[in-house]
Amino acid sequence: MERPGRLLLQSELRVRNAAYDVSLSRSLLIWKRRTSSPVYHPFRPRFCVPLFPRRPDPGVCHSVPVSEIISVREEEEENGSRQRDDGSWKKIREREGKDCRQAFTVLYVERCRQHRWRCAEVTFTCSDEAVCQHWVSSIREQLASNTSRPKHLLVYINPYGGKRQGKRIYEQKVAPLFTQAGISTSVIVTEYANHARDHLKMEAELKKFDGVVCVGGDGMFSEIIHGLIWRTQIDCGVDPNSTEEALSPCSLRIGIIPAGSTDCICFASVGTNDPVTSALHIIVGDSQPLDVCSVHHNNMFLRYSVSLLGYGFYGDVLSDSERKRWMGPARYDFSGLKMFLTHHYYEGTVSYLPAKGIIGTPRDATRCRSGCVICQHNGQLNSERSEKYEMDEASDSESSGEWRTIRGKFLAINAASMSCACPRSPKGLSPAAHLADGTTDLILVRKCSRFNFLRHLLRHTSKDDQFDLTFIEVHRVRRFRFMPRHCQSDSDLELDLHENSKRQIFSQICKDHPACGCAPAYSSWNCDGEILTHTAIDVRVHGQLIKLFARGIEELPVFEDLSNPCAI
Ligand SMILES: Nc1ncnc2c1ncn2[C@@H]1O[C@H](COP(=O)(O)OP(=O)(O)OP(=O)(O)O)[C@@H](O)[C@H]1O
Repeated sequence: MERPGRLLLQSELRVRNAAYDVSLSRSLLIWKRRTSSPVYHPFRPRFCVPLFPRRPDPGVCHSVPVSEIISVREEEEENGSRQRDDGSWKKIREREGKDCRQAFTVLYVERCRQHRWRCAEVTFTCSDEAVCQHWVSSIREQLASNTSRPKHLLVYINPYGGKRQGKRIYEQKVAPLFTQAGISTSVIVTEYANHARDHLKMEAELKKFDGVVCVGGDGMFSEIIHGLIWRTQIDCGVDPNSTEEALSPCSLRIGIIPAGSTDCICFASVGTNDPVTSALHIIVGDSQPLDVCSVHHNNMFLRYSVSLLGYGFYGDVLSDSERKRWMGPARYDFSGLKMFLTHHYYEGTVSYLPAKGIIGTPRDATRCRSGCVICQHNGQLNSERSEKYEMDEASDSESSGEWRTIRGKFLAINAASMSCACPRSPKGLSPAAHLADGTTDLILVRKCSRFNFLRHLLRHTSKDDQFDLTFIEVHRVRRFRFMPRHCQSDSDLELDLHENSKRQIFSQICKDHPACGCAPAYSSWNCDGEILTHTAIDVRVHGQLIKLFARGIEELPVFEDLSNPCAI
């Protein structure tokens, strides 16, 4: 709970003709109705006993953290009718013979349902011009002293993302808020795929900006991070292709204005896909670090991933749905059902480097939320629990040094660097995964019956633990490699021959002929919604490589008013 701290200003002002004691400290703006200004409640029964006596009447006392004030605007109030000055400073002159009063409006963040934020406003009036101006300048001073707020932003809009509403969403919902908050912008409407990535890599004058804004879906966000990470490495003299070098973290934060058909990264970091909420998180200067996985094949860089890397089921669903783009968003349901019925499994070897000395496991009941302690420490907290988890690690894995190896037949191999929650799957693929703990959750779904796979899939939407099934393994890892069976060396293949020699030979020959009943030899990787061109990959997690204008999903308070200092 925020404490008011030392008072900077205190005055008696009026809000809608009622007198309020208004105070400003470095952390809070509080307005509290004077007891001598009662509000008439015609329908409140006299014998009504409040259930929660400490809960204040929301009409009596309000408080707003200074960090959540969007802007302050000077108004002119003339006999009750107000005129706006469109956010710009305008000297208010006394008018002869008229009852002129001074007024100013504070715009601030108001929380609505389901993690949505709205821009609310309150207008204070007073008869003294000097007092009014003192209030306006004091609030502006406090806002200006907040160095985490962006002043200049570079905005990329994908006009073709989602329902092709990116430009309209930005112009109607976001740009007016940026103007009110005094943020200047350089806007680029992309003209072709990878326009934003290449502009960031080569042309953008990044020193002029405090952040980059992406208006689009997950594909557009992926373009932005590829451009920004690449550029940062080049500027810092790091080889972005290296599999071993530590990458330099990007200093510019990225804001996501959701305008795509899939906006999972926005949902996972803010809790909702709402352009206004995202714009307000940018304005107040929120910062949420995010882990990034680099994906290499034979020491060659392929892509970065921040959410899901999926081989088998999720790779097949994406490949199939790409061929059915004409179906619109329904293609994901269609391909999902088709791939579930097809029930392909794939053989290969997974090796991984378990995350050691961390607190938290993929099967925790706690969730990564705003101010997550685990992420604040980059996952580096030792505890008895994490040691116990390390001892419980999979029994049938071979370990060589730090690396562990698992060979088998898998319906799906998923690496979730965040929960991957979305409106369709509110728990996500790995509900306890963290945004910024330097790890990814490696989920192995071994070959099982269709019925069992369905049980696993259904658990993504139910309360049950989706990993509490015998054919599922989950490991929190810092790095992993996958080698499909058809790419394994001769000696590796010989080792496996005694298991299923005949069937394997047929699967090589018949991979395009499902009628023969054998599974295809390989699937493809779904990397944050893009198909990777290679199946044998080496994945490394880079802890907190980028930062978003977000704060993680906020925990909803049980009684919101208790967070109000006026209640105590
Ligand atoms: N001007 C443009 N013309 C064509 N493609 C573009 C343009 N700008 C960006 N793109 C590409 O469009 C792809 C999809 O964009 P975005 O993620 O914003 O929308 P989406 O509807 O969520 O996409 P998807 O359906 O693929 O998830 C991105 O991969 C991006 O590279």
